[in-house]
Amino acid sequence: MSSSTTTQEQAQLVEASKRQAAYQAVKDYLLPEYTRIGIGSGSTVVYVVEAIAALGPSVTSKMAFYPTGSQSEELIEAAGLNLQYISKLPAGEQLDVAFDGADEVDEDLNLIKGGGACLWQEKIVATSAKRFVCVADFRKLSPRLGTAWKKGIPIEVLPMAAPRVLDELRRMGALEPRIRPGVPGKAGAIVTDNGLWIVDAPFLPLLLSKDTESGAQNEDREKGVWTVDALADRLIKIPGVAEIGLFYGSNGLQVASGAQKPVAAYFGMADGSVEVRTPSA
Ligand SMILES: O=C(CO)[C@H](O)[C@H](O)COP(=O)(O)O
Repeated sequence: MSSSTTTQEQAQLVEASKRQAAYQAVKDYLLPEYTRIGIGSGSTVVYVVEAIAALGPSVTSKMAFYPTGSQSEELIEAAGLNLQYISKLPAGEQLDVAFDGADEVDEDLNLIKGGGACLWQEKIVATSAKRFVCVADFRKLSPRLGTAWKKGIPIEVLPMAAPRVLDELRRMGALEPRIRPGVPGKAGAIVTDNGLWIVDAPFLPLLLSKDTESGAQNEDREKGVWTVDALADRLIKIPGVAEIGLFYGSNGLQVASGAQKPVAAYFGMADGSVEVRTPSA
């Protein structure tokens, strides 16, 4: 078998696993009585929208779909679903459910997101939902954030503050943080849907909070060794940082908490099965 065939087969396997996970997540979490649905960004969400559209207008015509950026806005419209905006969601009300992908998911369901530069709106939509459901393929599952996704934690920053943010990230032990370049053929930084830039900040694999709870003393921030929660709490306070691509914190039904972690993460596996992870008690 040639290496190009192998690469093509691997790509097909990944796409099939995303699709499997998306259809299962929609089957389990899109109840017909729901009326407000959040739609995330990325290549996996394409299959989420496909699965929703396949339910037909008898189910979907009573629903409104809230995008996390220009890509998902286009997806919703192209599928003939009703587009609505989170800015129009009345104060005190919530989405019934939101579906989104992830770049990496650890065993506590902390996420790295923002590989597609949509993290700020993604976090607003996820935390506006009673139930946030993550959909991914088998490559995204890892014991600790930073193990599989080596590109770093995406951080959305005000352009004029980017050099200061990079300085601070280096002080915190980030390994060669950098401003994400634009698409090939376009000079300069990538510009988000919010007119901001993305800094990618690689850190050593992050510790789970239970590591320190159980007495492990291996957190060493100057060397870039952090727990997820401590790093996230520190990153969001850097002046010029608008939002970070760590989704972390408490688990469970999100009704009042605005939690960032999913109530369930669906992984399409290489053998064709779907693995569902839910928060441990
Ligand atoms: O956070 C995101 C975009 O900002 C995406 O959810 C993440 O990058 C996963 O994308 P894909 O489904 O293409 O692997």
